[in-house]
Amino acid sequence: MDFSNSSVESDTKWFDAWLSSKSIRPVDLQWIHHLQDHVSSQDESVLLAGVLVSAYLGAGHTCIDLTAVFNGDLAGLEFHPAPSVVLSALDIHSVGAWYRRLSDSPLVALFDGASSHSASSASFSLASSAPLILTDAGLLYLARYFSYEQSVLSFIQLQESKGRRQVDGQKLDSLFPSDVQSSELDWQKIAVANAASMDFSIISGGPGTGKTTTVTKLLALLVWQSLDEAANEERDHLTNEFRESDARLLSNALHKSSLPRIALAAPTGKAAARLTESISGAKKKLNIAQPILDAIPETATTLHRLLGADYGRSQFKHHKQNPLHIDILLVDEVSMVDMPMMAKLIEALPEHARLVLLGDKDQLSSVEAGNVLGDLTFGIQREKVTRAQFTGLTDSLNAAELERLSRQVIEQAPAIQRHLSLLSKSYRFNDQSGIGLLASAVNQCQVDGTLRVLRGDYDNVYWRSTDLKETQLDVAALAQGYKTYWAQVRQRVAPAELHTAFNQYQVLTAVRQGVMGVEFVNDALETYFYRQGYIESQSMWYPGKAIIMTRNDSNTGLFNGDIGLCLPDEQNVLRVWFTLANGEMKGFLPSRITSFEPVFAMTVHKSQGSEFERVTMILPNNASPVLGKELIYTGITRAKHYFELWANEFILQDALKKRVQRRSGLTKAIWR
Ligand SMILES: Nc1ncnc2c1ncn2[C@@H]1O[C@H](COP(=O)(O)OP(=O)(O)OP(=O)(O)O)[C@@H](O)[C@H]1O
Repeated sequence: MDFSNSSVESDTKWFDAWLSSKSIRPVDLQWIHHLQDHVSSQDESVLLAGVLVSAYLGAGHTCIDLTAVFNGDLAGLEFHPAPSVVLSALDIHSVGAWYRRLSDSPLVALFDGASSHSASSASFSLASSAPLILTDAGLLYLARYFSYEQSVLSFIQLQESKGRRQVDGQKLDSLFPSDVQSSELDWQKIAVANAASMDFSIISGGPGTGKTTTVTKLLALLVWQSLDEAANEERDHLTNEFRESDARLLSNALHKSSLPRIALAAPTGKAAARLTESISGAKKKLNIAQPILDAIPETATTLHRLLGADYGRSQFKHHKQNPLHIDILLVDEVSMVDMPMMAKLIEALPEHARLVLLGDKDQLSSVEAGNVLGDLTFGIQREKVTRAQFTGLTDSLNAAELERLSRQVIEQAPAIQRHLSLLSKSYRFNDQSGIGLLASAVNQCQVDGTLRVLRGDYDNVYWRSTDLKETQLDVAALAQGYKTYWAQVRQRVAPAELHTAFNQYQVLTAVRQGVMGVEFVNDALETYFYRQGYIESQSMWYPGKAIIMTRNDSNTGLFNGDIGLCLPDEQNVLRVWFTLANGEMKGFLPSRITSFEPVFAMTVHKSQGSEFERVTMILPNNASPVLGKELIYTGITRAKHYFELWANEFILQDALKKRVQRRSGLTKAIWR
């Protein structure tokens, strides 16, 4: 090969250069080499494509787009020499030529999207055993990931082809007692009306926009409708105004009827615990008959546990042949759900079941490959409804609401739009809240707006502008936020109380390495706490030690992301205490805890699904490919009452201009 036009020495293989610059991992090269040996294929352009697919998968993309790669649009990844330079040296001078070489390879199977789509089934299976799949749109996948994506797509297409279910407008009205004269639309009510009429719906919204409140009312409506149907067997008519006298009747119906079996789930233990807490909080605020409330579960579980993870096997207990025994599944924090998990979840869903997805579409994507929530909500119209959606809502909304809603109607939109609701009014942050304004400016990539809020006189936002040359971390300032926590440790409060104290404050970092990276910051904080006398012993485990699990562990039942705090139990034996997904507290002997790291500071990625009263977020003083507006937005929205940013202005500006977009074929297929 001749790299005379590239920056690499002519005797250097492109993959050596990519390996040494860490653009690819050894594993990216190994698997495709292995496959090539297997079929004795020597086409280097196929090798290159396979390496890229694997490397992009490692960075969260489910596929590569041949045209984009060929044209140098590398989605934030860097390769020297550029893939197009290598291809040129291989005598490939057009995307078409590369496509043909791939099509001819025994390692690649072709997929013709137009002839293969069908809305009759919610799952997809591959006909070929080739490890790579090339679509007619020029997207190249690892076969397994292609299969996951197609399963999700088939499910969506099936849902789009379904009709609407009846919604009881009077019951809806009593869940949302609104002022008919008001000129404002209640988008939470519209979201409930819409979701109740569909088997599949997504409700997206930023922090405090009432997602939990809304789905709790949705569940109440669905339960109430079911109970009513059952109660109708007992008497001809049940008034929609629910009275105490109806309770006896309904409780009879309860025994007779098949109440909807509802499951609540979230991707991590932490997010499940928060859902448990917020659903029970939202239920308490609902003024509705007890039998209805009783039928709404309060305990959420993790997706892994719901699907029946068996750590010895790669398959979950629940799948297409053994679906979940549920009628309604609510999944929170869906931005964290990756493509394989979504495909497996959909596969395990019984055909008749409803699926309601909740999340903030603007947050960081899942750690593993895919951006399912982002893809599904890609073209969502803020506070608009489609003509078809509007027509479907006419039974559930009153005349005044329909009149107001008719002003928001858009004529045409892809079918997926009918399944989406977007909540944008925050009930946590008002128009004057620095955190709310900052999150909104960052989310819209407004550099000036962001700086204006940061420089403004807001009592819940503070910016510590750092110098690019700064190499010292002000640990003492960072550690201030942990004073109350250490006071509680010293008082030996109950583990649940200590967890509450820990949730008061969290240091977030954008990166892992370097002075502003999570490893260094944790080390520095621990050393500082030791010197200050907060840490009383030199042993590895001490009262107050805070850790985060880095893997799911079948022995303890703990999940990646679970936070454990160390305290002696009543027998003075040191234990690590975790809040389980059902809200209970459990203490483990330290020897049982494996795969963990300290968590006085955590990365923004790990903080997804958690909220803290006060947050300090530290950005590195050098550019990093992980820095983008989604990361900064996610960090800000972890703070409920106070947010402090330690960042250099140029680094911040640069990050705000960057959108980390993950490649997949889902967006195009759904929003075509
Ligand atoms: N329509 C409303 N009117 C008044 N308060 C509301 C309304 N909707 C929600 N709230 C209140 O706003 C707060 C946040 O609501 P909720 O927890 O439902 O939002 P969320 O979007 O689920 O929040 P999070 O970002 O924490 O997941 C709660 O205290 C809730 O009672």
